[in-house]
Amino acid sequence: MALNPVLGKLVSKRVVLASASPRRQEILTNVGLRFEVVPSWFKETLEKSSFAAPYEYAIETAKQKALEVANRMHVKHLRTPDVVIGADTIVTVDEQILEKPVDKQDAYRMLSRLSGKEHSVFTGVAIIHCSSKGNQLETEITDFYEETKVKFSDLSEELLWEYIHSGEPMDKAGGYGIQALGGMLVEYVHGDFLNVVGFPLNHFCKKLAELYYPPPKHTVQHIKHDSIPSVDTFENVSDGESESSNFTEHKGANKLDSSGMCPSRPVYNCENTSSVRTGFTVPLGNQNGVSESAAKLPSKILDLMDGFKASKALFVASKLKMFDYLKNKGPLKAVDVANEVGTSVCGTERLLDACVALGLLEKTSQGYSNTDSANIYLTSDGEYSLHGYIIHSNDHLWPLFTNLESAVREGSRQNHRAFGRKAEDLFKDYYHSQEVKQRFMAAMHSIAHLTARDLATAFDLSQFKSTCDLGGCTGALAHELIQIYPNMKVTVFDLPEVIANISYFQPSEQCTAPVTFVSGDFFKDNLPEADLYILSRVLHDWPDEKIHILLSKISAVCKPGSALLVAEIVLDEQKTHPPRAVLQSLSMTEGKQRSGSEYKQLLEKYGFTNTQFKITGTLLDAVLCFKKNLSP
Ligand SMILES: Cc1cn([C@@H]2O[C@H](COP(=O)(O)OP(=O)(O)OP(=O)(O)O)[C@@H](O)[C@H]2O)c(=O)[nH]c1=O
Repeated sequence: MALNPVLGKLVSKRVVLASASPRRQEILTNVGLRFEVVPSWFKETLEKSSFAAPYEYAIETAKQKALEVANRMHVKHLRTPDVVIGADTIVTVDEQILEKPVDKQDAYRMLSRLSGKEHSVFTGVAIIHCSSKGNQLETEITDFYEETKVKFSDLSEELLWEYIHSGEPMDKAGGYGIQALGGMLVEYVHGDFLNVVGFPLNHFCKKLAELYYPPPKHTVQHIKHDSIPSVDTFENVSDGESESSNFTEHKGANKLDSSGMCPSRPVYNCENTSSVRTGFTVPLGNQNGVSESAAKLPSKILDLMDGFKASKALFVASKLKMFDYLKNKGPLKAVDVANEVGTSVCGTERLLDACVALGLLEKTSQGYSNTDSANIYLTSDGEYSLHGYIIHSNDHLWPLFTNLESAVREGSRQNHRAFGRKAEDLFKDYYHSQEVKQRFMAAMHSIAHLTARDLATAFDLSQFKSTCDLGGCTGALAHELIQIYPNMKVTVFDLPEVIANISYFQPSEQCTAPVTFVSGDFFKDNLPEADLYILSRVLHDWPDEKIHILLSKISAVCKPGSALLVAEIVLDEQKTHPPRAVLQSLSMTEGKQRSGSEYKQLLEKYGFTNTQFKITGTLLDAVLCFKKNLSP
């Protein structure tokens, strides 16, 4: 596969994405790139009128974002990243540059401008190779941009406001997200779709191919541009390819001043540079002196072979709360961490180094410190802490998966082997042990909090005045719904043991109407009245008989026109993707993962029609269906 050699060049490098955009992170993660995320602090305030063309503005902003991060990391950690990637997406219409709306009125202004017209989306990208000479940061900058044309249908006022109230426009250039609800506004797209979403992946890979596989000069044939058929793939990375017409590049060593800004703006060359097409083969050995055969290693298989070691290193560092100590007291030397945690110095040092290798920590002469991602996701009080789920994975899933071979041989859950007790007995622990209960709740809360926004905005739910989240646990999704739909009344219905323990998980600032918590058993008790019921991560856990009881009850209380929102990972029709869901099945619970058509069929059986899917590609997908009107 030709992609591997291109991205494989980055495997051994410390790559940093200087962007807070979750879309960019996802696009790059999806192709297997390993990187750290360090959002840029560069304020997008360059004077637009000083740029001859909008793409120059996007490129310059992308570059300043990346340079700011490169400089900050260099100064702060005395450990310089190898490659920093920055990007900036803008929308242009009627010679105006639109960035992210500042408020709903601004979003309205932007979207009404785009209504019924074609506009351009430009993403400027900067790839900065960094090195440290003495104490100075040296950079080599490659930048380019991509343009995609998008046409919107005529948007009615009502549609426009409905869309704005969905909350989707606010963090997106031009006030829309083509990958989600905003896709409904679009009549056509000419060009790279991912460029609109925030990152021109195809052009990026071509650029890497150019950088890492430059054609040897003696084999390059210079051919006049208009005689070359356009090359749309980077299949043969050894091919020097035609420059795309919108490529501008500025390469050269730049020294940064203390503000992290480049002393002078580059000269942009907007003309097509000479295009080359060659027939040479990949030379052995490259600039880094690494043999080309390394690129041919089955890196995916090697990663899988080592995957369990990486998981366990993460689990143990989390269990020992190393990320918490480092957040509060870092940078710390291994000996200090060992003293804090009560572990051996040599073992601690090895674990900390492993975490650095995995990109979870940073190591400088002052000691170890958390990456930004570790602060957000791995500390127990991080904004989107996954600590609870990691501990659950270590304490509960790991022992189960250790017995996978027996599970496959016997086709059954392995609780007796893993924990010395049957699943039913373990479930009883849940009622009796405060620790087990809280660990499980923390795990559920981690995932619910992380996915809440995507779920709450997967569909426009503003038509529903009252919502009941069945098995909604700590109320993480409920709180997000109230934020996005301030007029919605939200009730969480869960077992009394759960409701008794929710206080720890409530947000500190309650700026909107409170969520109502009602205790009960959704298999036995009456369900609260609502226009919208939610079942998030419930159905995959239960056997068909239990699902029958639950869906029959929901169907009975749902009035025609009311709806049910199911949040699960939806399998493809072959039931082999996404891997996360397929792997989850291996824990052999009595429930199962389902494909889209299986969910549709199941829901129809209980009177729910008009089923709509939102495949988010993230942790949870959303399925919305409506209770059928009674026949006249
Ligand atoms: C048109 C469009 C844009 N976006 C998002 O708009 C943000 C642009 O803003 P930015 O300033 O380039 O990036 P940012 O989000 O502020 O992040 P950062 O790189 O840290 O400045 C990026 O998120 C993009 O995905 C979508 O998700 N979908 C779309 O259809």
